[in-house]
Amino acid sequence: MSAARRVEPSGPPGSFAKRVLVTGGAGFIASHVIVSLVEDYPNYMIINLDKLDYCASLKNLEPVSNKQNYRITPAFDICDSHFVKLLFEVEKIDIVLHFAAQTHVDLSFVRAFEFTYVNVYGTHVLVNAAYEAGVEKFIYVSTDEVYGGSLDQGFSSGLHSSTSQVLGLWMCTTRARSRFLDAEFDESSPKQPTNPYASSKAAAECFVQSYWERYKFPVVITRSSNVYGPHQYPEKVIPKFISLLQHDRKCCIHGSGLQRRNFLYAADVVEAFLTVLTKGEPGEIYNIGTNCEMSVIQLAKELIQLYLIKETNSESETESWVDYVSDRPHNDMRYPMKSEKIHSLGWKPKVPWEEGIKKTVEWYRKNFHNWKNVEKALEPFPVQPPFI
Ligand SMILES: Cc1cn([C@H]2C[C@H](O)[C@@H](COP(=O)(O)OP(=O)(O)O[C@H]3O[C@H](CO)[C@@H](O)[C@H](O)[C@H]3O)O2)c(=O)[nH]c1=O
Repeated sequence: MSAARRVEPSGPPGSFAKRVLVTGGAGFIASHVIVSLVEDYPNYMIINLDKLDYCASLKNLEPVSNKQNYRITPAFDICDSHFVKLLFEVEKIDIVLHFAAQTHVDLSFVRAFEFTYVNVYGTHVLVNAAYEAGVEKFIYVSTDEVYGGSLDQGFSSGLHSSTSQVLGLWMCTTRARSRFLDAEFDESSPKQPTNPYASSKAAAECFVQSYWERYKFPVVITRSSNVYGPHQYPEKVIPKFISLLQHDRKCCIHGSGLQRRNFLYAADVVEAFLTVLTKGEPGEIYNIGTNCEMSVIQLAKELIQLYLIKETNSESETESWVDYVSDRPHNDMRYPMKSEKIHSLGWKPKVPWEEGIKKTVEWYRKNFHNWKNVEKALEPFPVQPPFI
């Protein structure tokens, strides 16, 4: 075995109450979770496994990089089954938080097989190694996108009236009816993913869930709304629009801009993961949602008018900062979700949109260059690979 593949144990054995493996820890959400875990749980050893892909940044981890209870195993891949097995043997992991994934929906349309490989095969490798090592809790970070989009008023009002009538009849007789009328998805709603990214996350969920069904291996699955805040690679809509405007460029809106998303601030989702870590029940799925819902066009207008230098109330001037570009092959309208299950564990989002978006805008003013060749992320769909 080459020196690069050697795995050294972190800290003297038995000196930490728990040993937690976080995958994808140099990425957006996981880096916030790691900083919180390292600072708030000094008796836990936090081990970060990250292949340092284009959207990762070690700057996200600077606050904890020299702490005794943190270490990173960089440039290793969850798809490397030999390495993953060895890591579990050497590190004696108690808990896994599995974030590592290809996450960008736009990119999934052009690199679909890579998404299947990393998100499905990589997750299978990891959950199997965790099971064989007798890990006490395996948390799989999934997404509300597994439900597929709900079709709502915004969608039907955009259609020609005769099309709407036909659609109305169809709704009365098919399963689509529940997609229109039962507004919110709960954890038992069927999975109906519509893009390669969402399909890969849904498939990976099936593998993870099967370890609970087959062996009662204690897995927990989370499905969260769109998360925003510092550290997010600017390919996603909020940091992309902020960064475009900061560079005096227009917000590029995919299609009509009527699609709506629920936005959850990073600090809130960290609290949700800590709640699931300490109180989540084995075999359960938890939605992590928020009421903060807005259309993409509303988002663009708000960013243009309220938070950036383009202080204007004039509708036409605001419109001049928006560019309508080609849409994805499919763009889900919205993901309305019930989150009562995680509320019953004591979690609710706390950070108001106004506060979260202000902090986010400030962060990108100073940190836009945290990633290599980041300007590439600002191009409209279709994304031209490679990003790096
Ligand atoms: C990047 C970009 C996006 N959009 C639109 C497309 C969507 O309707 C909406 C949100 O796009 P995105 O920011 O890429 O996020 P979305 O497709 O909802 O997926 C995100 O949210 C999911 C949770 O819902 C996560 O699981 C995914 O990893 C994450 O990428 O904004 C634009 O109009 N212009 C853009 O440049």
